[in-house]
Amino acid sequence: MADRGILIVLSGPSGVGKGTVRKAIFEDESNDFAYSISMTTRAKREGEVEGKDYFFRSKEEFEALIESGGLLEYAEYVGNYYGTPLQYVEDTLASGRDVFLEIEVQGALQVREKMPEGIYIFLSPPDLMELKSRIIGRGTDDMAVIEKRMEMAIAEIEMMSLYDYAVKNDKVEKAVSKIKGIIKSEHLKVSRVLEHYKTMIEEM
Ligand SMILES: Nc1ncnc2c1ncn2[C@@H]1O[C@H](COP(=O)(O)OP(=O)(O)OP(=O)(O)O)[C@@H](O)[C@H]1O
Ligand SMILES: Nc1nc2c(ncn2[C@@H]2O[C@H](COP(=O)(O)O)[C@@H](O)[C@H]2O)c(=O)[nH]1
Repeated sequence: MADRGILIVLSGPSGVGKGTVRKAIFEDESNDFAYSISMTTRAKREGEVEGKDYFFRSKEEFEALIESGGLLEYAEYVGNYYGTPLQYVEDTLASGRDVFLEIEVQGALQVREKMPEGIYIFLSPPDLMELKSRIIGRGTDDMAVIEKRMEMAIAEIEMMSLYDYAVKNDKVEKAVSKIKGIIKSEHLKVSRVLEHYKTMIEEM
């Protein structure tokens, strides 16, 4: 049997750059981890592709999946549902491949309860003014929503202690290289390497 893969969860406040950093990580094809495509009820944006960016579903379909236990976690975020399909994560980890989730904070904390052996990385802003200017610069929110996101960001930063690692996203390339380093060193942790031998011994 293959060793189980490691679950990697990248999370942090809105606008900190989670999506930007995740895309940069996956541009490097030498990474062998799998990206878990989320499900959402939000409308598809221009250029987004079903099954690549998200699985776009109706509210009814999403709620049916919640009921049937088909999601590892889910959250309501700015009026829409977002969630992680459970089966893909389970199957991929069981096949020995690492799985990468990029999700907001409520969802990350749900996953931590269910899979504490994962790696939980909090992407943090250089400072709060820079976070605000990134959200403003993105041009997707009005001022009331921006203020709400900043309030949430402060509450989320206070939850950072529930994560294993904090990576400051000052420069994208620096954040990407720190995250890759974390994943590499997690693979070398004695507790994880021991699991490998325990499995082997059990199979003897
Ligand atoms: N290191 C960085 N330096 C400067 N700008 C950045 C950096 N990282 C991301 N940005 C910019 O900040 C804005 C927000 O980034 P992004 O959409 O990736 O954040 P997010 O955390 O995924 O947000 P949300 O959770 O709301 O989807 C974008 O305009 C992006 O180009
Ligand atoms: N809890 C979850 N959050 C998720 C998931 N997939 C994405 N997200 C987060 O939602 C927001 C908004 O995303 P956007 O694509 O509409 O900009 C962002 O913070 C994502 O990280 C998920 O499966 N579960």
